[in-house]
Amino acid sequence: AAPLYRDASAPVEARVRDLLGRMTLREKAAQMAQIERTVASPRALTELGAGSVLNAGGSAPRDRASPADWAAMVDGMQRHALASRLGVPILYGTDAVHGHNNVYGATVFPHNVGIGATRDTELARRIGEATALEVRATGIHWTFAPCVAVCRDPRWGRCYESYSEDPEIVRSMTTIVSGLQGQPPADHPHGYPFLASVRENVLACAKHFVGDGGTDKGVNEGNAICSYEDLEAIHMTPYPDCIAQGVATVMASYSKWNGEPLHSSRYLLTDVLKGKLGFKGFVISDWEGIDRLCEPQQPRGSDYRYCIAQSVNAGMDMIMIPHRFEKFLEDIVFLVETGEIPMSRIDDAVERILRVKFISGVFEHPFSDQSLLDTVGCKEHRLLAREAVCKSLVLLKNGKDQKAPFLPLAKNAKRILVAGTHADDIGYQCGGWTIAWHGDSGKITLGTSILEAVQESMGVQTEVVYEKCPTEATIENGDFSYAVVVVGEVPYAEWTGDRTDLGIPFNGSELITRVASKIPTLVIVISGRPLVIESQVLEKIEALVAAWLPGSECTGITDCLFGDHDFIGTLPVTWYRSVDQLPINAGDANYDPLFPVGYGLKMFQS
Ligand SMILES: OC[C@@H]1[C@@H](O)[C@H](O)[C@@H](O)c2nc(CNc3ccccc3)cn21
Repeated sequence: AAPLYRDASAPVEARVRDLLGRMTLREKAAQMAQIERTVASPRALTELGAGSVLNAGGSAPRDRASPADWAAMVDGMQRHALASRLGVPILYGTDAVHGHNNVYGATVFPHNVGIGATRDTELARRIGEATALEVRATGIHWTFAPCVAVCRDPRWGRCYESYSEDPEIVRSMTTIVSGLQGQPPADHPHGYPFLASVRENVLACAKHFVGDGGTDKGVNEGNAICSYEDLEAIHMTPYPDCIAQGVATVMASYSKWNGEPLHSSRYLLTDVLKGKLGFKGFVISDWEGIDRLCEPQQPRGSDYRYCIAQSVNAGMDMIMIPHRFEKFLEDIVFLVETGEIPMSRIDDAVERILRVKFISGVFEHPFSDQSLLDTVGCKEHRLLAREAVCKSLVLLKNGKDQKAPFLPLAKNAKRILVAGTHADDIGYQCGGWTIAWHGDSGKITLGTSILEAVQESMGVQTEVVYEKCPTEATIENGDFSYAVVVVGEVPYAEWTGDRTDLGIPFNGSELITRVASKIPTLVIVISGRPLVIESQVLEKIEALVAAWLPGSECTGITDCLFGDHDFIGTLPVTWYRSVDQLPINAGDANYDPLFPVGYGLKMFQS
C-alpha cells in the first residue's frame, strides 16, 4: 500500500508525522534549505533533496523569458525533486511584489505605497487574485509578498514597498493575503497555513518580521530603537491580520531591534510570532540573512556554523541560503550531531515546512497548469492595474486659487507640451523590483507610458509636443495651452534607495520652474516616496499630482487628468517640507508637514 503521507484523503497532520518519521537527518536538514535557481542542480534536488528554490530579483531562465519558459524551468526542477528517495516536491518562490514583476509582459501593478493611497482594501484583494493567477501560470507556488513594513522614515530605500506609515492602513491592506491564497473558511484553525486552490492561488509571505520599516534614520537593514510597546503597536500590527488569513510563511527582517538581529531573536521569532501570535506556518530567512549574523566582527558568514545555530535555535525554519547549500547541509548535520541544535528544533521546522507543502496541494499537483498561460499580462488584469493607478493618484494642488481649478485638463486644446525625464519611460514608472532587481529605465516590459496615454487621450486636433528637456525656445515660442511636466526618482531597491537628499532628481525643480514661468503647468511626480518641493516651485505651478510608482498601466493617470474619473487617493505617508523634519509621522507633537497623511483633493465637489 502507498505510504500514508501520499494519501491525499488523510489528515494533514497525520501525513506530516508519517513523512517526518521516514526522513533521515540529512533529508530533514535539506528540506530547511532554499537555494537559488542557478544552483538548483539534479544533485541538489534529487540526491540531496533541497526543500525549496527561488530566483533572485532579475534572475530569469533567459532575457524576456516567456511564461512557458518559466513553467518549463520550474517543472524541470520539480521532476528532479520527485525523483528523490521520498519524492518530496519543492516549493518555488519568487518576488511577485507588484504583479509578477520578474516576468516580461506580466501586468505590473502600482507599488504598495500607491495601493495604500487608494485605501481600497477590496482592490488589494483583487490585485492579489490577479497576481496569483499570473504567478501560477509560470508554475510558481509562492510569492515573497506582501511586504507589511510600516515605513516611518522616507530616507529608507524600501519605503515604496510599505503601504503606509500608519499601521492601521497597512493592516487594512493585508486583504491581499486572501487574494493571493484564497479566503479561509470561518472555522479555519487560527494561525494554520491556508491555500484555497492549487490551480489559482499561491502561498504568501508576510515580510519582513519585524520592524523593518522602523530602522533609525531609515537605514536599510538597520536598527529599530524602540520599546516593545511601540514595536508591537506600530510594526507588529499587520501580522495578526495576515496570520488570521492563514498566511503560510513569514520572512524574517535583516534589521535589528534594539541591537538584536531579528534573524537570531528567539524572543520575537519563537515566543512572540509562534507563541503569542500562534503562527503555524514556517519562518524563512532573508537572502544570506544568517550570514550577516557574523558581522561586523568577522567577514559575512565566516563562522557559518555559528550563524546557523544562532538562527535555527531562535526559530528560523527555512534558510534562504542561497548558494552554499552543501556547506549548509554539512554544518547543520554537524550541529545536530554535536547537540548544538536539538533534534526537536529540526523536527519542528520540518513539520512546519511539510505542513505548508501538504496544504499547498503540491504533492497532488506538482506541475504547472498550461491552461493559465494566457493570464500573464491579460487585458482584464491590465484594466485592474489601470483602475489601481487611477485610484492611487493623490491631487495635491489644483489651481492657483480654489475658484479656478486647473484640472480636468482640456482634451481639445490646440497645442500642449509634455516634458520631463519620467514622461516616456516604462522602467521609471515601474520602479524597483521590475524585470531587474533594482528596476531600470526604458522599455523594460510591455505597458503604456504617460506620454502614450496623453497622446491616446487627446482629440485629433490637438498637437502634443514632447521634449524630455525642453529648450528655452520651445518654452518661449511654443504657444502651448498647458504643459504636463513629469519628474521623479530613478528605480531603486533595498540599500540602493537609501537617500538623505530627497530633492527631485535631475534638477527637476529647475525644469519645473523654467516651464511653469511661461506655461500653465501640471506637475506629476513619479516616486517611491514624497520628495522635497520648495514653496517657490509649488507657487509657480497650477497643479500637482503624486503618482508614486504606477507600474505598466499609466492610462490610469489620464483617466483622472481628463476627468473621466475623479481623484480619490489620499496620502498614506506624510509629505514633509524638508529633510530636516525627518522622521515626521502623523500623530507626532508639532506635526507640521507640507501635506498631512490623509490629504488629497478632488476635482469635482462631492
Ligand atoms: O529576493 C528574495 C529576497 C526578498 O524577498 C527580500 O524582500 C529582500 O530583502 C531580498 N534581498 C535580497 C538580496 N538582494 C539581492 C539583489 C541582487 C542579487 C542578489 C541578491 C533577496 N531578497
